[in-house]
Amino acid sequence: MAMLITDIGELVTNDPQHPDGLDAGGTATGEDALHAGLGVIRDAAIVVGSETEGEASRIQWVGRAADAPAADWAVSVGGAAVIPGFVDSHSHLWFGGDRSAEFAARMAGQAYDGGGIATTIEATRAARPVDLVDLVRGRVAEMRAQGTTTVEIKTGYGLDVATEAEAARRLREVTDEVTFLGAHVVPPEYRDGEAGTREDYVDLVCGEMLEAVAPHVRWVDVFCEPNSPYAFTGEESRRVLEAGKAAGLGLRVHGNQLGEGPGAQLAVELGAAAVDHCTYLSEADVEALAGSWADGAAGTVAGLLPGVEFSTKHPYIDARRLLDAGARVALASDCNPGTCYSSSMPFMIATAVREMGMTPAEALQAATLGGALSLRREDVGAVRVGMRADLARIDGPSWLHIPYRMGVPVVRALEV
Ligand SMILES: N=CN[C@@H](CCC(=O)O)C(=O)O
Ligand SMILES: [Zn+2]
Repeated sequence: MAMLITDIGELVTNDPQHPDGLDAGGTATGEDALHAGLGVIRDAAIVVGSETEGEASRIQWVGRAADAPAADWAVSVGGAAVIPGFVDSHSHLWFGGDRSAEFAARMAGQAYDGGGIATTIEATRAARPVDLVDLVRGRVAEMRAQGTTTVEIKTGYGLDVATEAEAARRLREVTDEVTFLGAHVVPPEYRDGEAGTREDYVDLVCGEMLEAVAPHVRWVDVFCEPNSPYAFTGEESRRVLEAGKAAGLGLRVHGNQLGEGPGAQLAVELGAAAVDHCTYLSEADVEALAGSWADGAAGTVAGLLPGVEFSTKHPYIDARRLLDAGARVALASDCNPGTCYSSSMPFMIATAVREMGMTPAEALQAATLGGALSLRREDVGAVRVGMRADLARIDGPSWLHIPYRMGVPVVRALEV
């Protein structure tokens, strides 16, 4: 069965085969600079449908409404703008407890060093898995209500074999993009020596814990941050990533969050799909990230997380520096109870435009196609025939209303 979605005032396709800003007659409107690279079609329509009952809906046709083929049903969006749904490539939704007081302390000047993660580990270990599933589903629904249609979710607040495996198994029921983050921090019992040394913990992560989670996860991640006593050194991170790679997992890295460090270059060296945070990058880091895409290679995306900078009072990243060097960037929420308890991709876009030197078009693309690139997905992040019909609708005539109407809930996933 096929459905026609029509009366789309402005459709962002992220598909370079559509010259930007075509009007209903197929003439370019000359707004290329504003919409650069977004493949905008005006007065557009999309046909979506699935061959088999229960399968994800796919895009069957994209073009100007006047040329649309017949379909079984038609729905009008009344002139609204439509975009590919946001692809949020970094989140930590599996957690219990509350750290709002820690946020308030930071706003009063306290520094973030990762120590508060222990509070969430305790609360998560104490929670019933069934309650955590409800919390995760609620958070995913909150994301969807703001236009996010694909989300990566990490484990990382259990940090013992049983709770990490439980988290991985349950998260797999919620998303295809589950990441094992056993190397989030060294848990308290391995810091005070009660259960062993930090080396023993790295052994556990690379051995029994990895084996228990591997059937349920696509990615392995590590908080590579020598500037925090709780996180992992470059050498410890390398061990975790190499073990994950040997188990068949794709690699992701938390790196360069609190200061310069080895994370970004390690990610590039090991062929990670993404290094996220990138708040403090040296020239050599920027060069390595840009160079990872040379000669058509599948490189390492720099995942930028402006909500973290907001919530930890670190400086905003100069995304222009990365883009001008030829690096590929994604914008993600990093929704988590410590450094950014916001699931709002529109907030990330507005902040990137205001504070990080990105044009609105670059920010929108980083939140859609950039996220897809970070997750190495070719079926989301754009509106093209054969891709998933993951769309979001703007309550307004243009996608520009996302940063223009900052803080106003103008975007939501389009139910098709
Ligand atoms: N930096 C490491 N992990 C999370 C924060 C976790 C927390 O503070 O609970 C992040 O991406 O910022
Ligand atoms: Zn994170």
